Amino acid sequence: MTDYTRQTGLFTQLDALAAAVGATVDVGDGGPEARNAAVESVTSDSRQARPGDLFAATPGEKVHGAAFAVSAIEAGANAVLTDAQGRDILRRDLGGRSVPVLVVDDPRAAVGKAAALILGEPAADLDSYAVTGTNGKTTTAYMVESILGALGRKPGLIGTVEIRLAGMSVPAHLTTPMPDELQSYLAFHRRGGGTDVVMETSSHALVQGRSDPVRFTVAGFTNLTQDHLDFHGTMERYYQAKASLFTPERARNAVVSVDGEYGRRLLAECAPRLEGEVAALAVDSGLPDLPDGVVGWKALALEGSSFVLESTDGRRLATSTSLPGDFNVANAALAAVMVMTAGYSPDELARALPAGINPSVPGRMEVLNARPRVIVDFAHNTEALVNAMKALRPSTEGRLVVLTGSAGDRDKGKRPAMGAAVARYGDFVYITDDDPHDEDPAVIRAAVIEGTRGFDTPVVEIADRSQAIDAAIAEASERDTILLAGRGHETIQEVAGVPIELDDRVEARRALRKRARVHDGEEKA
Ligand SMILES: CC(=O)N[C@H]1[C@@H](OP(=O)(O)OP(=O)(O)OC[C@H]2O[C@@H](n3ccc(=O)[nH]c3=O)[C@H](O)[C@@H]2O)O[C@H](CO)[C@@H](O)[C@@H]1O[C@H](C)C(=O)N[C@@H](C)C(=O)N[C@H](CCC(=O)O)C(=O)O
Ligand SMILES: Nc1ncnc2c1ncn2[C@@H]1O[C@H](COP(=O)(O)OP(=O)(O)OP(=O)(O)O)[C@@H](O)[C@H]1O
Repeated sequence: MTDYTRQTGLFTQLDALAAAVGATVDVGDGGPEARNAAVESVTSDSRQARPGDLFAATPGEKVHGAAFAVSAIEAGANAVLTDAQGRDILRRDLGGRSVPVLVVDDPRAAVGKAAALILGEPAADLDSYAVTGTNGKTTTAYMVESILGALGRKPGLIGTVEIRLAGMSVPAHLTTPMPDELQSYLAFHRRGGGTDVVMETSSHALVQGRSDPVRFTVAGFTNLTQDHLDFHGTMERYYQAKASLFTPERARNAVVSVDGEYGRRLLAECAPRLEGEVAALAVDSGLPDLPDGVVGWKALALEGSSFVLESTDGRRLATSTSLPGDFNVANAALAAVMVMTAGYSPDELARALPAGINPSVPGRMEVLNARPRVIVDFAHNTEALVNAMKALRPSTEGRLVVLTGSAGDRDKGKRPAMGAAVARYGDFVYITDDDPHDEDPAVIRAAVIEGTRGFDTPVVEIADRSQAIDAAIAEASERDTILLAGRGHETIQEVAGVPIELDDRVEARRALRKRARVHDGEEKA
């Protein structure tokens, strides 16, 4: 089987590699010949180490990767990249054995650089698109990929749901892979004839420099609302993480959605510092005063999900998307402007997309049944929930039934706000479990339910998600819409460290079959 995560490059001399990543080489008790050691790939996970590897020992949240260096070396790694603390751990653990150690201040930042050098800078041969923001990354990335495919390119996709490159697709573990894996994916894609890569860059990844040293052809910003404060601490730090994509080292060109405050701030801050084209995109709002040289794009929504994009420099594109919701017009507009900012003309896009921008995005407003309408969506923060419910309200004949929970060990502050949102915009609410991780799920549900107080909307608590889906579908009328929110494409629920198979789409289909049997039975009786 091809190992996508472990592509190998040419052997690279350690001395040259150290110079390129700004490391000093410590050979311990080894002689000068130790500097001639060579490496052909990089891994930051000792469990994946192989002969010829450079093991990147980075400090983690719980443990320093250097604690695993000995097992990486036993598996064949012949050099280690780490910081001074890691070097000390390694020298202690290694006893008399001598292994060359490349020492840098920030080994996390050096991992991607080292892997890119060894693999021959794969990103340099690809056009690369990065999407960041709180909501809409996955959907927009699929849309960019589908536009590029329609234009005859061979794009790859790296994101929350899957990694799809040069003819293969594997489920993703992280939204943005670790740097050694990312460089390997890029090398694999280039070897397979790929021309472009579209990826989601999470705020965690940006803080950790996972995509470095890729300098994206176009970086796109969707929006910023509260999420991930467990990791970032404050909204300001969360914003700064996102904004760091829009710097000359990380992006040549940029498209910034300016419907929100953070987008307008980002536009003002990044316009003077980026070398290429910077575009501002307004969908729900007017364009702000544009900094010098910035191209403004306005999306004008037409009937259904058709829209027209017009730029301040005279470009115009009329297109559409079949994905429901105003926010998907915003995502499609961003995707189209990103591709045009890379150099494609509106005419090329119009010819390539006769039916509009219609990728199928797993677990994103995915319609499973028509009557009652059952929709699975990944909305797991307040903003996304509100948008999903607003998108479904106009086409809902009966009640809008919403089922949600909130994940454990993540931003706890958002739970009551999520509860208030579903009680305000829904007609009937089921509160159930999401991924509790190591938290007590009853405490999480209570925090969400707390937010629903003060509204007249009926709220039913059913801990077991599969039973809650069953109840929502069994009790709905044909005219109702049932929004199963929060887990989207996910197939594993983590409860106290135990992974349990749970896919909302599978549960909903099972509940729909059961409902059909009951209805058949009633008709025959
Ligand atoms: C906060 C964060 O980014 N954590 C990631 C990070 O963990 P860490 O730095 O604490 O690593 P650690 O577990 O302490 O281990 C330290 C080092 O030892 C190595 N190690 C560890 C064990 C071993 O046996 N051998 C070994 O070599 C590890 O590979 C690592 O390099 O490195 C680990 C190894 O690659 C990741 O699994 C882990 O992601 C965890 C699972 C995670 O949940 N990350 C989330 C928060 C995340 O990154 N999410 C964003 C998207 C968020 C969103 O938009 O929804 C993402 O991009 O996916
Ligand atoms: N532009 C948008 N604005 C607000 N909400 C959106 C937008 N696009 C999608 N959503 C909502 O957010 C949910 C997640 O969408 P998507 O997966 O595209 O975003 P994401 O940024 O990749 O999310 P995550 O970071 O959690 O993986 C969707 O299911 C939908 O409810």
